[in-house]
Amino acid sequence: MRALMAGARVAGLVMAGGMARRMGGGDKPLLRLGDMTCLDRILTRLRPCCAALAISANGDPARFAAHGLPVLADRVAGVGPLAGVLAGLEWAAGQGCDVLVTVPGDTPFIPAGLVPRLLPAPSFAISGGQRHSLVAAWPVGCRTLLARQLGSITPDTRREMTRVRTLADALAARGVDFAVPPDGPDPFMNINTPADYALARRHARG
Ligand SMILES: Nc1nc2c(ncn2[C@@H]2O[C@H](COP(=O)(O)OP(=O)(O)OP(=O)(O)O)[C@@H](O)[C@H]2O)c(=O)[nH]1
Repeated sequence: MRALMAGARVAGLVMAGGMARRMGGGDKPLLRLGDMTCLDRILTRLRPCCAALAISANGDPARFAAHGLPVLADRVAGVGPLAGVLAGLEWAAGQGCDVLVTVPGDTPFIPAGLVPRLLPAPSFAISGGQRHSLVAAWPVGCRTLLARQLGSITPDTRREMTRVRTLADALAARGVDFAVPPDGPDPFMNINTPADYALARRHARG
């Protein structure tokens, strides 16, 4: 697929459709870090670079009402985050966007320059030698390929077809390396457990 260059019309999607089992449930994006939620921190960094923003989440959308953004529910059940990416790509196409940038809602320290560095799409972020498959820029045109990937799942292929990496590899997505500041935190540190949350609160205090 042709790489989409800077100058593309970009939509941003914060991924909040998971179950947060390791945190004991609830909405990780609504966790507070100082005077802002994790979601607010992410939106503040995405907003200047995005023509449209939305949240990928299931259940009652009212819990995100204060943000005044579209809340996109999964329309394919049981396939994990790629269901959110597909809903996001379909929504972004309706917004006249060429690129969808996805960011997990539990990743509060994304860099301000994330979106331009991820262009041209398709691409994904790397830090400290680790790949962050959901910190990514997707050409909106790849929704047909993704729908086909999710529509062709069999019991034997489920594991492979539901991996975010499978889509990125099919698109020959480019890895973009981000530096980890010596005094931390990793820009893509995510909050999975109460211990991660405690650490993130310390980092947010500086
Ligand atoms: N739309 C959508 N997003 C999902 C789904 N599962 C996970 N995600 C999102 O994908 C990202 C990575 O999720 P995981 O770390 O696998 O799951 P989690 O819910 O964050 O946490 P655990 O349940 O503790 O694994 C997070 O931003 C989740 O909100 C899903 O089924 N649908």
